[in-house]
Amino acid sequence: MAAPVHVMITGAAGQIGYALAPMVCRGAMLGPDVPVVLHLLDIPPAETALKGVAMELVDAAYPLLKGIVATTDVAEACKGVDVAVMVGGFPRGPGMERKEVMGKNVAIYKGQASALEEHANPGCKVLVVANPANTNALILSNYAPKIPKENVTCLTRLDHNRALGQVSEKTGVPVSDVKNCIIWGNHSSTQYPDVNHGTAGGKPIREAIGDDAYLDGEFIATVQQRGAAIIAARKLSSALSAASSVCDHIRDWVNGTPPGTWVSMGVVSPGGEAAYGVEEGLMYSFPVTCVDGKWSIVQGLTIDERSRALMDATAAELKEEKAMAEELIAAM
Ligand SMILES: NC(=O)C1=CN([C@@H]2O[C@H](COP(=O)(O)OP(=O)(O)OC[C@H]3O[C@@H](n4cnc5c(N)ncnc54)[C@H](O)[C@@H]3O)[C@@H](O)[C@H]2O)C=CC1
Ligand SMILES: O=C([O-])CC(=O)C(=O)O
Repeated sequence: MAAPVHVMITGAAGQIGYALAPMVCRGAMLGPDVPVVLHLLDIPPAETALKGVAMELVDAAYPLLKGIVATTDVAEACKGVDVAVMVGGFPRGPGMERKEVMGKNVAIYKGQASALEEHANPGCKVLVVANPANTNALILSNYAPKIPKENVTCLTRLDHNRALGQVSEKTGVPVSDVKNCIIWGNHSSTQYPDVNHGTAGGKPIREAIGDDAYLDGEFIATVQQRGAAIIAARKLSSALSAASSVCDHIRDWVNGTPPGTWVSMGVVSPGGEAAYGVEEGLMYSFPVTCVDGKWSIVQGLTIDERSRALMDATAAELKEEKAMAEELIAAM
């Protein structure tokens, strides 16, 4: 058996942490034969709950789990980490926009950036989940300049999977045969879920559904508002689906996307034509394929005028969030 991969989960005593840790130990993130050591970080008020999670992981006797570091010390948690899943932070409640938790969470990500830079393994892959996910990832990347920009990403795979799920429900095609939807932009209500290049059961999605008014209206709103709908229904934000999408994101990034398939990832925009005109340096969700642990933006997609306007609107919100985060940090 290969050497274990060290996977850090921050906010490990929280809802997503509790759903995610067992998935990682079952091989859903890195593969059924890859041993793991879990690094679980939370804050001192959650220390007892964190210990409880670690106890349960021991009790589950996972064959792939080769060790657990459960700690409230960020430097200790980051030591020797290969994959860092940054879930720690404050979730939004009913009626809030994700950027409303920005003040608290941006400060956390600035602080944890240096710990990661100093203690994680070179080549560590970072996935930011906590909201506002894109902006937290951007701040982390800016304050950890030694970590290559392309190694810091944020989660929009949940939105991507939600889009696939909605198309599957509407068409009756199993979700495994729905492909290549795209989430452009921010993990927020301005994201643009785009079906123009996707297929369901081998047919273009627009043809399979045959209802452009639905696809241009209700479909987009449903995917954009799905997080809020789950909060309204559960009184808690998505956890099972978030954890599962985290595993999908890391698995495809590390092991490669299946042939003919792309996925959505929040990545730093390289700017220019290769980034569909999205300003360089924004943490923006694009369609990507992954090979040998590296992502590349899918090239050559035709963007119609409607899509362009929606892509620009979500980029504008990201610019606004970036400015807001910088202001908050300057005032710290
Ligand atoms: N990008 C995405 O698709 C999604 C993002 N989220 C976001 O993920 C985050 C976590 O959600 P839940 O697990 O439901 O929240 P939760 O409140 O159940 O858990 C968060 C955990 O983070 C811990 N924490 C707070 N500050 C910390 C710090 N400085 N270092 C380490 N841990 C810290 C808390 O003690 C808590 O245990 C939220 O920001 C939520 O909005 C949730 C669902 C989907
Ligand atoms: O909506 C929220 O606050 C949690 C989240 O990011 C999601 O479920 O997409």
